[in-house]
Amino acid sequence: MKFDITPGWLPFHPNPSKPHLKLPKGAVDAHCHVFGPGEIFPYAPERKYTPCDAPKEKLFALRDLLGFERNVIVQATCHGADNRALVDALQSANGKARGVATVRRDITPEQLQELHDAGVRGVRFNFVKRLVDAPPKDTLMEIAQKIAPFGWHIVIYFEAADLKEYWDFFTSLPTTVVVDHMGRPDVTKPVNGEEFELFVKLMREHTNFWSKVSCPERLSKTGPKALNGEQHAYTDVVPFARRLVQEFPDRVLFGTDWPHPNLKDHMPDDGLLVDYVAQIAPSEQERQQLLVDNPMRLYWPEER
Ligand SMILES: O=C(O)/C=C(\CC(=O)C(=O)O)C(=O)O
Repeated sequence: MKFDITPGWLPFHPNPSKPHLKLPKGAVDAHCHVFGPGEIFPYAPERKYTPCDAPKEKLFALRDLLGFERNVIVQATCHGADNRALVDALQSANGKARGVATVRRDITPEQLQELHDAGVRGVRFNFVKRLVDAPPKDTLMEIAQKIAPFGWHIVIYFEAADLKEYWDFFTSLPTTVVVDHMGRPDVTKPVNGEEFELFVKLMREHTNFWSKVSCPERLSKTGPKALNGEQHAYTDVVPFARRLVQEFPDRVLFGTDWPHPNLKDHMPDDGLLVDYVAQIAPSEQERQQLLVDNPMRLYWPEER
């Protein structure tokens, strides 16, 4: 099937640079996606955007260029609860990828087992209104109860302004919970202001919560952008990520977010995005935890 890409869509960077930062051995890109190809794995009818195809081969080539050894591939809303592109990528990765799926409440234990065998280790609940009409909480709780026996975790994606509203629901989830992109703070507000303090409180009081310190390119307002060799990109986001890395060194993850869906004003050079990690995790010890020890504990515990 042919799909018309959303007007104004920015395709992923055509030739990212090799990072200056040498990643630790065994580094995991813990947040990235595969899209399509739409002709083989059609986009979901209920999607709110149609991306350009971003197939597994491109993702694996990028992994090797950037110096990662493994990927965690996260189901994005443009594929809805059809996890075929994700599963296909996992099955092609020689054990070097794990996945986070989207499932519906009627999923059976047998279907969950199939996803598990393919490498899925979590489900994603998305609450970002421009991306999805979030299912009711009782539906999500039913899914949470179904996946818990598999030892999976739940990835949640929401905007900072909505954390108060969802607090009770989030904190009642029965598994490890991983928050995408630091709960999307408004980085024009102070890092120790009311909004981000609430997120830090969530992490501090609920030790089953983890955070991805990813997506500066999405959160940044003043940059500079990860383009043209910039070694100090997205300095306005650094204090937020740095704070989480310092306060919760064993519960943070980083991912490239390739192929960066729905960016509006620029497409980062992924090599420079990797170099950004040196700003938020300046020591080797911090990078070892962020890029290797933490994701391995969550996604490949049998190898530790
Ligand atoms: O890639 C991301 O993590 C963020 C996205 C897309 C997404 O999550 C989805 O479609 O499910 C966004 O903010 O548009």
